[in-house]
Amino acid sequence: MFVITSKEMKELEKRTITDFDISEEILMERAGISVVQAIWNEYGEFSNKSFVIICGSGNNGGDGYVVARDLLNYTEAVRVISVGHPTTEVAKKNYERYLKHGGIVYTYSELGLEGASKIISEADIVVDALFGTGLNREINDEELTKLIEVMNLYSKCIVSVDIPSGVCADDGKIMGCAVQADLTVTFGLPKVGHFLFPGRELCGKLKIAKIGIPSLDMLTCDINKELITTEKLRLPNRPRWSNKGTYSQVIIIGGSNKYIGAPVLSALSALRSGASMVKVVSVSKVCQCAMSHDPALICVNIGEDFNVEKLEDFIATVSKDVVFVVGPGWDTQNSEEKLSIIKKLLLTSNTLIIDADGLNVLSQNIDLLREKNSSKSVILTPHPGEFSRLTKKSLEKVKQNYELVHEFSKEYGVITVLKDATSIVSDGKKIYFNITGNTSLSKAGSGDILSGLLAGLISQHLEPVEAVKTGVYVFGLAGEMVPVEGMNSAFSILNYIPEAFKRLRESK
Ligand SMILES: NC(=O)C1=CN([C@@H]2O[C@H](COP(=O)(O)OP(=O)(O)OC[C@H]3O[C@@H](n4cnc5c(N)ncnc54)[C@H](O)[C@@H]3O)[C@@H](O)[C@H]2O)[C@@H](O)CC1
Ligand SMILES: [K+]
Repeated sequence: MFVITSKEMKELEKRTITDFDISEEILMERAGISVVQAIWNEYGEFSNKSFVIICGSGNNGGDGYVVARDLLNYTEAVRVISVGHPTTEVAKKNYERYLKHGGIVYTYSELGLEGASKIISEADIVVDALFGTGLNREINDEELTKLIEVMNLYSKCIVSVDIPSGVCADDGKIMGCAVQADLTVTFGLPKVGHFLFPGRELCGKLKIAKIGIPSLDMLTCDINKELITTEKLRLPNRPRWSNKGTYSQVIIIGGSNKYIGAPVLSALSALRSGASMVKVVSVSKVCQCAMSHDPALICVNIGEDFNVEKLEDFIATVSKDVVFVVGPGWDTQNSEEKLSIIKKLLLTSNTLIIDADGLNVLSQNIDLLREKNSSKSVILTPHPGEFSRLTKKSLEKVKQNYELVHEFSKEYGVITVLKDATSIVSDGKKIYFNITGNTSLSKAGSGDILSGLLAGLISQHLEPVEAVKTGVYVFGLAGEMVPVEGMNSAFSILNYIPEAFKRLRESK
């Protein structure tokens, strides 16, 4: 599903009006009616319910007046609190139509905070039509801030029109203060702010209503952002006649005497996502740990301690179709030598996933990425801390920064997975958001599982970007399957990976 910014929404609206002769009024009418329908579907019939609609002065408020007028068809218990007189033609028209239908409007300036609080606390459902995608600056007006506080404190239930007021549609950030909705009904396509935190949390349940905007193909609009949903995800093809040689090997280079388990988690995860042969190349202790967990793993022991020559010798023997993961549990000691290993791996034609300490080592010389063959696929899987080191930008600047993920991927010719509660993937062309998963994945070791999972999918010949999309989605699903959220070790997520793949297959 495509995801858009407020500017893109305006463009779609403009083209709908000019190229398809669908007026702004029709769009607003359909937007308002779709909110009423969504409320009905979610909370049941209206005869015994009371409503208050908080309308701002723009078109979000205009939608609110349509909602109010339509609700009058079902119940008399409808009130509007207007925060500023409507300023656009179409909002004015709907304000007047609502009055003509006998609608009651209180102005916030006359009511004051106390009066507004009373009306809000008495209503069963508060409809938030203060600001939508037109919010273009911080809310710093004291009276407005207080009103939003009162809505959050005293409402029994809040339904936001388009987006919770105060949330920036382009990045999910709070512009001063914001409404916490129970339900948000947005129009046409979801906005980025619906999927990035805190906006994602403030939306409550999200519904996307069609309001008559033609498809992107018809509008000839190129949108480069998508939400990862099941329909388009690819799964590996495993023909009945296949044998272990049909698929590529996965080789995990990582682990150290300090971090023994991480590469083992990666390796076990690769097996569970379908890899046929998984090798762990590491120090003795890591090999022992790997063997004790699964004798089907193949271990290449490079000795008691990190040994760059042995590792180089091994890499020189590897065939072309192997998938490498480098970094889980590697530690950053001997970083110069480790950087030389990454360089060697970059110069091979093999697909390469760089994770964890592989990323920390790489951040010392990110320009190494430019030396790789342009047709070679390299996948980086940083969490925000690692991405901050890679980009030399502060944590605050890189977190959820989908544009940066896009630019970085384009500049270095890599696929980047910025892991977070909403993960962001880019291949330098498109940007994908993944919203599966929960706090069961916020655990040491879970990143290692993801890198192994991605390698397992690539070993079954999925295109790297497809493998990454499927991988992050399935990984999230596996996290959601933990019986009690958060009360698990990353190790236990391994058990849910096959079941998560099954669920994905069945949902398609
Ligand atoms: N784009 C579309 O295709 C459609 C848009 N519709 C509605 O139109 C909305 C967008 O309408 P608008 O562009 O008029 O914008 P909004 O109604 O979201 O807000 C704009 C108004 O708020 C003021 N404002 C912005 N930031 C403020 C701040 N921090 N403090 C105080 N005032 C502030 C602006 O000066 C302006 O008066 C959408 O969210 C949606 O609800 C719908 O009618 C359906 C179609
Ligand atoms: K709103």
